[in-house]
Amino acid sequence: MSDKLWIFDTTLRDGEQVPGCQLNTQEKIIVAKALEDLGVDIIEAGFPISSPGDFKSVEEISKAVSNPIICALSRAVQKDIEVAADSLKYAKKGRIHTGIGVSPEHIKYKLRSDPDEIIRRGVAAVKLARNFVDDVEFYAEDAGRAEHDFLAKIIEEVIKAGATVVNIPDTTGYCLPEQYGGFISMLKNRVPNIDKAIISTHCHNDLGMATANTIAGVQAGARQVEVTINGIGERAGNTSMEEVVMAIKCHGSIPVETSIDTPKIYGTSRLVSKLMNMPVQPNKAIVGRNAFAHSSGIHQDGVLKHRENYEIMDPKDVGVAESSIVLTARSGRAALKHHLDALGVELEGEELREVYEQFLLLADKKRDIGRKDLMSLVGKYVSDSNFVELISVGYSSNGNITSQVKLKVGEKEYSETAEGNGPVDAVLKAIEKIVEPQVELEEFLIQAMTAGSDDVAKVHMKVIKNDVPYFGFSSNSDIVLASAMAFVDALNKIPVKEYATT
Ligand SMILES: CC(=O)SCCNC(=O)CCNC(=O)[C@H](O)C(C)(C)COP(=O)(O)OP(=O)(O)OC[C@H]1O[C@@H](n2cnc3c(N)ncnc32)[C@H](O)[C@@H]1OP(=O)(O)O
Ligand SMILES: CC(C)C(=O)C(=O)O
Repeated sequence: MSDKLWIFDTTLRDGEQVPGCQLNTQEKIIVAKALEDLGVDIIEAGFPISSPGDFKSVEEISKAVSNPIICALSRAVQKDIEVAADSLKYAKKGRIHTGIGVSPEHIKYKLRSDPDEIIRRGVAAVKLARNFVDDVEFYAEDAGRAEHDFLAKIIEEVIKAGATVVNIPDTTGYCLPEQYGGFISMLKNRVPNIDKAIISTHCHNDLGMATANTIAGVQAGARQVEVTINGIGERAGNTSMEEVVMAIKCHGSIPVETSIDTPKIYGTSRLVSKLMNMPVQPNKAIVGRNAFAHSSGIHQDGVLKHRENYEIMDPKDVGVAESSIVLTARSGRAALKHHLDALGVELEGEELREVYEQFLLLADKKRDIGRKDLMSLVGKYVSDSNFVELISVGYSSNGNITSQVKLKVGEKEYSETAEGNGPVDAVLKAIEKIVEPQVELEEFLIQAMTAGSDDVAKVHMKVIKNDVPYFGFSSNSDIVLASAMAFVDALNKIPVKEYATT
C-alpha cells in the first residue's frame, strides 16, 4: 500500500516571488482553478500581510476554489498571523503557514536573537495560529543549514504547540540529497512526537538539487512536498511539481502516490508560463519544448523502432500529444524516411540514399529542416496526382468581395462562389465549399521571394483531414492564384479514396 503524498503548490506564493512575475487577483484565480483541476492538495495562495493586493488574492482564491486547502503564509509575528487568519475567512479548508529561521546564520544575523528565544517565538506563533484554524504548518526556515540538535528540539516543541505539518526548508538550496534526506531521517528517529505531524519538504534549486533533495526527503519519510509549476520561485527557483510527480510515477519503488492528474501538467505549465510572462527553458524536464524531441539519428531510429528505447515516460501522460523527430544534420535515414512518409512520399533504397545526401548538404547549412525544405528536396519524386484540378479563379469587389472558382474533382466540374474578408479568403472559402467532406486549413504562410512589387509569392499551406496533415506549396506573382494553387496542391496529397463521398 502506498502512502498519500500531499502536493503543496506554492506557485502563487514562492513562485510569484520571481521578479517581474507578479500576478493580479484575476490571474491568480485562473491559476488557482487550474491547480485545483490538476489535483493539487494545498494551494499556498499568498503572504497576506505583505500587501492589500495579496490579502485580497488569498480571500478571492478562497472563494473561487473549493477542493484544495488554501494556505496563507506569515512570519512568527502576531499581526502577520491575525491578517493571515482574516484572509482565510472564506476558505472551506484553511491553513496558516507560520515559522521562523532556525540556522545559526538566521538566528544570529537575521533575527539577532538566540536559540531559546527562537523556540519561544515559534511555539507562540503556532499556538496563536491554532486559535484561528486547526491546520497549522510550521516552517523551520533555513533548516538545510541548521544544527541537528536544535532542529529536533524546535520541531518537537512546535508539534507540542499544535503544528499539524512541519516544513523543513532548504531555503538556500545548499543541501546535497544525502544531507537533506538525513535531516528528515534524523527527525523521524529523534523527535518523539514526530508521527503527530506530516513532514514537508521545501527545497530551493541554487545548486540544481531541488528535485533530488525533495525525492530524498520523501524516501526518508516526508509526506508533503512543496513545489511550483515549472520550478519557478525565489532566485534559482523551487522544486518543480512536474519533476517530482513524474519521478514518483516513473519509479514504482518510491512508496507514495499523488492525486495529480498528470495529463493536465503540460497545459498548466503553459498557462503559468504565459500569465507570468516567464518562458520555460527548452530543455526543462517534462515540460520543456525539447523534453520529447529527438534530434540525432541514433536516437530517432531507436524511438521510431520502439518509443521506449529513448523515452522513460509516454508524452501523453504529461499532456504532450506526441514526441517529435526533428530533422537536423545529425539525423539519419530512418528519421528522413519517417518525415517523407508523413508527406506521402515513399522512398526506399537508392532513391532514399540520393535524397539523404542532398538533405545532409542542406542540413549542414540550416539548423533544422522543415517540411518546405523536404518538399523542395523530393520535388521530382512527388506523384502529381491531379484528382483536384484548378480550372479558374476570379473575384470581384463590389463593397463585398466575392470569388468565383471552378474546380474539377475527379471527372466532375464544379463552380462555386463565396464571400470573404479579402480575395484570398473568398477564393479559399469557395474551394472549401466544393471539396466535401471538408478539410480544415491549419497553417497558411505567404512569403515574398524578393522585395519588389513584381515579387513572386511563395505559399505554404497545411490542411487537416481525418486528423492527418497534408501540405501544399506553390509560387506565383498573383497572391490569390498562388494561394488557390497551394490549397489544391495540399488537396491532391489526400488519398483519392477520401474523396469517395464527393
Ligand atoms: C523564507 C520566507 O519568508 S519566504 C517569503 C518571503 N516573502 C516576502 O518577504 C514577501 C512579503 N514580505 C513583505 O511584504 C515584508 O517583508 C513584510 C511585510 C513581511 C515585512 O516588512 P517590514 O516590516 O518592512 O520588514 P522588512 O521586510 O524590512 O524586514 C523583515 C523583518 O522581519 C523579520 N523576520 C523575517 N522572517 C521572520 C520570521 N519568520 N518571523 C519573525 N520575524 C521575521 C526580520 O528579522 C526583519 O525584522 P527587523 O526589521 O526587526 O530586523
Ligand atoms: C517560507 C519558507 C517555507 C520558504 O519559502 C523558504 O524557507 O524558502
